[in-house]
Amino acid sequence: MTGAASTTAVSGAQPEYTSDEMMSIAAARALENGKRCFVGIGLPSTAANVARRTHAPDLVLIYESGTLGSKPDVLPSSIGDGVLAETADAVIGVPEVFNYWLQPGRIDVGFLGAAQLDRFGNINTTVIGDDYTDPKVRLPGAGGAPEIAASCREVFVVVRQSARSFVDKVDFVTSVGHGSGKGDRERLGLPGAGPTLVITDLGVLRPDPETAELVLTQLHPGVEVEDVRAATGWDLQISPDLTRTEAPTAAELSTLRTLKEASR
Ligand SMILES: CC(=O)SCCNC(=O)CCNC(=O)[C@H](O)C(C)(C)COP(=O)(O)OP(=O)(O)OC[C@H]1O[C@@H](n2cnc3c(N)ncnc32)[C@H](O)[C@@H]1OP(=O)(O)O
Ligand SMILES: O=C(O)/C=C/CC(=O)O
Repeated sequence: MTGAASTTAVSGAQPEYTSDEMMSIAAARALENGKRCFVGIGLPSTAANVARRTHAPDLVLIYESGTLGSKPDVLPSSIGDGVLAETADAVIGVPEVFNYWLQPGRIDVGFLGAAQLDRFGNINTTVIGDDYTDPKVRLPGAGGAPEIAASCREVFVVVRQSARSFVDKVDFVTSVGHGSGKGDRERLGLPGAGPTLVITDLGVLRPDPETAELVLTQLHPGVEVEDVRAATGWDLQISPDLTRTEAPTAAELSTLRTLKEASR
């Protein structure tokens, strides 16, 4: 799949799907039933809602606006979307989300998006460019993501992979991943394990246990190692145990497409 793009159609014996759909479904599969997931808006929210409607009906979706156990039938347009409160088991105050649930380690997985990501899983969602006051692109900002990245027991990141997004050095560290390498989180006093999984439209990366540097561990169907290297701004390490992602099933695709259609 040379030059893979988010709209690339992938075909074979299974139904046709795009690389964006593969990414959302691979991200959904990573979420275990029964876990508590702090859901970021955008790609993470899509994946979390697919997970809840497929293999993980008891996945507890927590959004920053204070909704615990939301079961939206459409993809929420923001953390303030009424559907999150209307379908929640409980609605609590934002300080309670952060001070009671997040910071003491009561949330299993924080699920975040990114505009830029580096080899240690540090995330930029603030600015592109060297000058904060005069950036090339001003991004949505931090929101609660730095706290989520600090304190969830682990963090999953879902992001489209390209030389623009997978950079050697992020222009701004919005949310700390593994800092400058193994041991940095402990040094900084960050309680959670940090990014343990990065899911992209090309494959899946995990931190090396010795160095915390992201290593390619899984390739999506039709993607080759060289495609992933070309979409990475550092010398990407490849796992010796590289595996292939299973293509989306018809049921997974139908769930994803139905949700997206309902959210238009
Ligand atoms: C709990 C919480 O959710 S806290 C909220 C904190 N905020 C986040 O977590 C946001 C995370 N998501 C991001 O950062 C995403 O990259 C977003 C929102 C900036 C953009 O994502 P998408 O809407 O999927 O759009 P897309 O990736 O196509 O980018 C849209 C535009 O953003 C800009 N942009 C995004 N990433 C980059 C980048 N790495 N470099 C330069 N420009 C960029 C570009 O202008 C781009 O338009 P273009 O492709 O025509 O150049
Ligand atoms: O402010 C935040 O932390 C998150 C904002 C995302 C949203 O508005 O949906």
